[in-house]
Amino acid sequence: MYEEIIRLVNVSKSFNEQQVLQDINLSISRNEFVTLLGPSGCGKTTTLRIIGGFEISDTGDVIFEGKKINNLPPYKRKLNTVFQRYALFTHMDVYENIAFGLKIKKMDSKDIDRKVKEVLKLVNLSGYETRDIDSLSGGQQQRIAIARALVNEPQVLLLDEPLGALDLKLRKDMQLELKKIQQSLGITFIYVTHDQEEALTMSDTIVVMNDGKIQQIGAPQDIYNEPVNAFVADFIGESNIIDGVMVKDYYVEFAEGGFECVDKGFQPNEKVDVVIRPEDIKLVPVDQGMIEGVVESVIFKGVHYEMLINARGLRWMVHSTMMEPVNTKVGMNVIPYDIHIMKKVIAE
Ligand SMILES: Nc1ncnc2c1ncn2[C@@H]1O[C@H](COP(=O)(O)OP(=O)(O)OP(=O)(O)O)[C@@H](O)[C@H]1O
Repeated sequence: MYEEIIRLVNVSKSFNEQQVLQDINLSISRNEFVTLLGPSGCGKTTTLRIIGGFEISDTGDVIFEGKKINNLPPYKRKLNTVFQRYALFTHMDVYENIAFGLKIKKMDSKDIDRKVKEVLKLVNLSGYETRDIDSLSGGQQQRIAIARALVNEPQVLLLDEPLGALDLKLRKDMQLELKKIQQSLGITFIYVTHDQEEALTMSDTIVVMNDGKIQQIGAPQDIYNEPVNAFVADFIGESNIIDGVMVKDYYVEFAEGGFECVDKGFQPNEKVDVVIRPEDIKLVPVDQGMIEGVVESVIFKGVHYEMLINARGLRWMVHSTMMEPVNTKVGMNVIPYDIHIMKKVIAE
């Protein structure tokens, strides 16, 4: 059942007269895994820091369980933060690092013992209690940082690029582990990343940001399949983005041709962005294609080949399990459903 835990209402923030967040509105529910996703500098960390209380917004409100907490200091908020540079205490061993917060709260030592063991098990590091922090790998240190946050049983965990320093393989393993932990504990995760694949893998909801503004909020499938504008389409996965004109409902012109599509509701002859995913372009014999082109380059990507096709003055990216050699003439087909029409984003 949907139960809201955090809400941001019209949150804006500037640093030195540079506006970094503009009118952010966001509702986060209990047990949700929400990811703030966007390019470097778009305001993800600032949003997280405002939720955590490390930064105060210029205007707007932060609501936690129905109450305004704009000026509540971080330590009084029912949340914990895991940063990319996980500041563990290197002069303490694993046990002491995790127990630190509980000791400050003057918890009974038996309870501390039980809780430390529980979270170590959760992050798959049982038996590591007496290890020095320096003797652990980057991935293990990150798991200790997460254990240290979880031991306080926060209702919400804020994670700022927590896997950023790890290599790709470890990152993938940790993504699955984190998701498992979040599901088993049933707490709310607010996660910051600029890695779209990471966001698609882990999240219940993705908040795509650009230039201090929210572009789209939705489930991973919705964001991928139904991006609201060319920025989101391009940022989430690769896309061919082509200038087009929506002549009338269900009919668009681009790349010197007219094509049927499934979109409607634009002005007659409105200029639009036409977005076509590389995996939605089918390569066929030249005489059977809607558009004819020549293969310019081919890269093997593991599951598919990535080809650049030169056609009608444009360079098209195509993903296909079949490889066509460089300089081959090919036909390209796209079904109307895979031609996505987006309103042009007008720069302010
Ligand atoms: N304390 C600060 N003082 C001045 N400018 C700041 C401060 N914190 C952030 N900024 C600026 O605000 C903008 C947004 O920064 P923020 O860290 O929120 O972006 P981000 O999306 O998290 O980026 P990244 O992925 O690179 O961490 C940037 O231009 C940054 O330089």
